[in-house]
Amino acid sequence: ACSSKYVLSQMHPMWQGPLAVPGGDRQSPIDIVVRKSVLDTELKPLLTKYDPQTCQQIWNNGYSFLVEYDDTTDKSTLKGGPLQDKFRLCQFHFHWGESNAWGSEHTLDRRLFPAELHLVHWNSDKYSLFEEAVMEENGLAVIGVFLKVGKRHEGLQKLVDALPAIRHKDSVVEFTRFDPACLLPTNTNDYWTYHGSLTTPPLTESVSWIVMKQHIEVSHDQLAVFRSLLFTSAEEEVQKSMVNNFRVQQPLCGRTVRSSFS
Ligand SMILES: NS(=O)(=O)c1ccc(C(=O)NCc2ccc(F)cc2F)cc1
Repeated sequence: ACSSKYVLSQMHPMWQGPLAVPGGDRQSPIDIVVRKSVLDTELKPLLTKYDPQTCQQIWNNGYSFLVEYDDTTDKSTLKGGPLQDKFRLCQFHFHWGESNAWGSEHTLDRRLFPAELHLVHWNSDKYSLFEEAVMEENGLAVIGVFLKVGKRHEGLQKLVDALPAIRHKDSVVEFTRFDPACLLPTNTNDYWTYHGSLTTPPLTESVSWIVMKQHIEVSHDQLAVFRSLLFTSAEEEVQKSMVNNFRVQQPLCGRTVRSSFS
């Protein structure tokens, strides 16, 4: 699929049919084959500086639910890691399955996790808007964090409690003073990084992926509330549960996945 000019993304309930993506030799998500990742001693620790005051709203976009941040200033940023520039946090969202057996987009040696968190940042040293950065090779940086089912995540509960208010597609509610750092694992020094793409349309190949080695734990009940969301809007007759909102894995096409640890 790497050689062909177009990569057909899979027929997915979310997108109702194949979608040709120009180029397509650095698509995401991928399986990370741990023993094939290459230690890069130049990789630095991640430096996140998130201001909870920049948190604005939470909404259901019909694919996932997003918590959006004010990205008109450099108040919430990501630096370091594999990155040369400063990146502004614009939103975070999740991908999950209909059961705890699957749901993550990336996998570690084919191991599936029940869900995956994506913290989305854009390069504010080089661009002035997300919409601009999303089209550029070095435009975005997304931190991926695996979720496992276990003890209740206290920090996540405020978000879980807001979900019933955004059950339907296109519903939005005010959501403030949420610190996304509470969703990061305690160890943010150990990660894998590779060049990839957005995992939903427009699938642009503009993402420096940073996938954390350490997962976070959430409770079974917290994850069940994710599954109570709907793909469909309030007007539609048939209500469809928002589950399995992940993309199938894409060919590595000779890319190297680097690790910050050995
Ligand atoms: N799952 S992921 O982390 O890879 C991902 C992150 C962000 C987006 C996104 O912002 N899409 C909407 C969107 C909005 C405007 C625009 F110009 C481009 C664009 F993709 C899609 C997927």
